[in-house]
Amino acid sequence: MVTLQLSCVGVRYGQREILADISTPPLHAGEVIAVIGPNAAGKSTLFRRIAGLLAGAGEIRITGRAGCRPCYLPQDAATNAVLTVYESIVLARKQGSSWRVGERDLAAIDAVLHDLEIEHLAFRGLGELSGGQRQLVSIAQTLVRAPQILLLDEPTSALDLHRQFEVLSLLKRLARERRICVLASLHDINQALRFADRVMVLAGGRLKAIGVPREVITTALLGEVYDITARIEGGDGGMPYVVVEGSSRSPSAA
Ligand SMILES: Nc1ncnc2c1ncn2[C@@H]1O[C@H](COP(=O)(O)OP(=O)(O)OP(=O)(O)O)[C@@H](O)[C@H]1O
Repeated sequence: MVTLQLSCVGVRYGQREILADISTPPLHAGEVIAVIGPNAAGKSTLFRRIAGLLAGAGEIRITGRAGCRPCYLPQDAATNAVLTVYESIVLARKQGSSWRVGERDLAAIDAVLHDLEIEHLAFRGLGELSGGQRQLVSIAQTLVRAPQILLLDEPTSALDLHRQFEVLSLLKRLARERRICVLASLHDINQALRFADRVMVLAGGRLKAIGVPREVITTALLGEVYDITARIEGGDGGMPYVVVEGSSRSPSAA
């Protein structure tokens, strides 16, 4: 079983320290880990560091499967407007392997189109898709590669409410069934409460907390990290959710 563990991970851009001292317990296959934190906290930088696109201090230890490399979906995935959706998913599937497309590849492509409910887009050009449709195709391109460790940078930012729910439910199911370790950065704290097994909170390039969402996401943490006053409802046996009451600096301003 694959595990990912970070020890004292840091990143600098020139003289500027962006991330420092990020250490985690082992993050396991089958888990969904939400990475939350304010704008510019360092979430994308952390993903790029884990994906091997940035160098820096510390160690990123992946154990359990030889040659396992994280599969990374950037926040603004570029699209090649010349390709159709189907072609782009074939290319993603074959990335780094032989050019021959076999039965298993075709079955995997069909399954991902079905899972994400985008079969009807298969022969549309990438350039003629809406922002949300493009995001679904980007997720398809990532999932079709059968990753063991999946790094998704704001995978639901362009999706409508229905699709957000569907995609996060799908990711949770696939994490369990295919033993994938999924890290997803999210700005919606309620999504983190609902879907994540664990949550990592980044602020100012430091790890503020990591643990079970309903233990980590507290009124005090939301005040400290986001400068908001908020209460958490529905905890007793139900699904907890955050209600924002105002800014900590001006509590009356809703
Ligand atoms: N290529 C770069 N060169 C210099 N600084 C950078 C570079 N990329 C990011 N940064 C800086 O690193 C910091 C963290 O950025 P990052 O994109 O990791 O934050 P984030 O938590 O993902 O933010 P957001 O929620 O707004 O997407 C920011 O201050 C940003 O300006």
